[in-house]
Amino acid sequence: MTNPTIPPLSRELEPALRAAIDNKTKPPGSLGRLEEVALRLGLMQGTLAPELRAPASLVFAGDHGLADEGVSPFPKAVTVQMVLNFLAGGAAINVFARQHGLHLKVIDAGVAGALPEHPDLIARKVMPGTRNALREPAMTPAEVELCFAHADRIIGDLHARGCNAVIFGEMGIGNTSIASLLMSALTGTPLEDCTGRGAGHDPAGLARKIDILKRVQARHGPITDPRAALAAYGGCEVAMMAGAMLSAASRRMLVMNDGFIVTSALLVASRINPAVLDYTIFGHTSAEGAHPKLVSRLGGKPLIALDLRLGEGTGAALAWPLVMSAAAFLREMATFESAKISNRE
Ligand SMILES: Cc1cc2ncn([C@H]3O[C@H](COP(=O)(O)O)[C@@H](O)[C@H]3O)c2cc1C
Ligand SMILES: O=C(O)c1cccnc1
Repeated sequence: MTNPTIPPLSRELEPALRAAIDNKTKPPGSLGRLEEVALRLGLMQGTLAPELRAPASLVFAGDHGLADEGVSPFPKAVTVQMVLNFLAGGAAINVFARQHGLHLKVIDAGVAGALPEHPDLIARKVMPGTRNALREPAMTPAEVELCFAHADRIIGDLHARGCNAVIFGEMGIGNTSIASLLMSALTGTPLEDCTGRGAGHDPAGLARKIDILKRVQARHGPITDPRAALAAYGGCEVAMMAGAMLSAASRRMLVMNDGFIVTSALLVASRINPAVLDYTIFGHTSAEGAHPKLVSRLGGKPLIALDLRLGEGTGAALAWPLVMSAAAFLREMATFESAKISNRE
């Protein structure tokens, strides 16, 4: 499985869905953007009564050889330390996942360090951190394909257990740099416009980061193929997310998009099969400068914008209740007829 077929949205249901939304006891259009979300859920699931079942919050974790160049203000060791924090239930995403009834799983896609066995850890380490993209390709094509294969099995297992919605998140020191490189290569946007403060660079740190990324870009030359971009820059967590998005969409599962890094994986996935975007809802835009640009490039409309710049899937998790509300109003609200309310003349 490297290029799954994604079924088209059930467009034949669109008139009936629009009528169902308009017949609810409210002025037409008065639930605003929630109506768009409800329509999309109905088209995705092919039903007038969409349901969100066993939603999973997945945090894909991986390390980056490029982090050794100082592209992040934090040391690489933080990735493994944060994975332990996720497993102990102490990170921001744990709090929001608990609050919203999301089943959180952490995927070791390529963390540079040993991790203990844990019921919430899915151990699929492809390599203990990618190679340093400034010196050599971060991954081999075979390693990229292995990420896709693991992703398909992870999503297949979730689907078999009744899950139809995936909230995407990630952890990996240095991965805003990978997202910037992917965005620049695949959209043709100058690197400066794709690069931000990440986990908190000051202006001098940001300038250094841009300088290093320019050297990485020069080292690899122009790349337009999405898999080639993953092999050049990495990383395992980004490749696994891209594969998981394609696998989820192929099973008509909702892809809940998060911040800059998750969106870079979505960009890769959409270059492999643009239909993945039909199954995507954009949770938020982050304060990483390039994120809103990338979201609008993908035609996305974020549900919320709270100036988060964390990742982990936190923005997607915070937007999640809005998606649940959209499904719930479509399923549960009375119609003008059932509630015996006079409609417009
Ligand atoms: C303690 C801590 C927790 C995090 N949780 C997510 N990130 C976020 O920051 C990292 C990307 O930023 P950069 O490219 O600048 O390293 C990713 O791990 C992302 O998930 C974190 C970062 C830190 C330091
Ligand atoms: O937009 C994000 O997801 C993001 C931004 C900065 C650092 N980590 C994640």
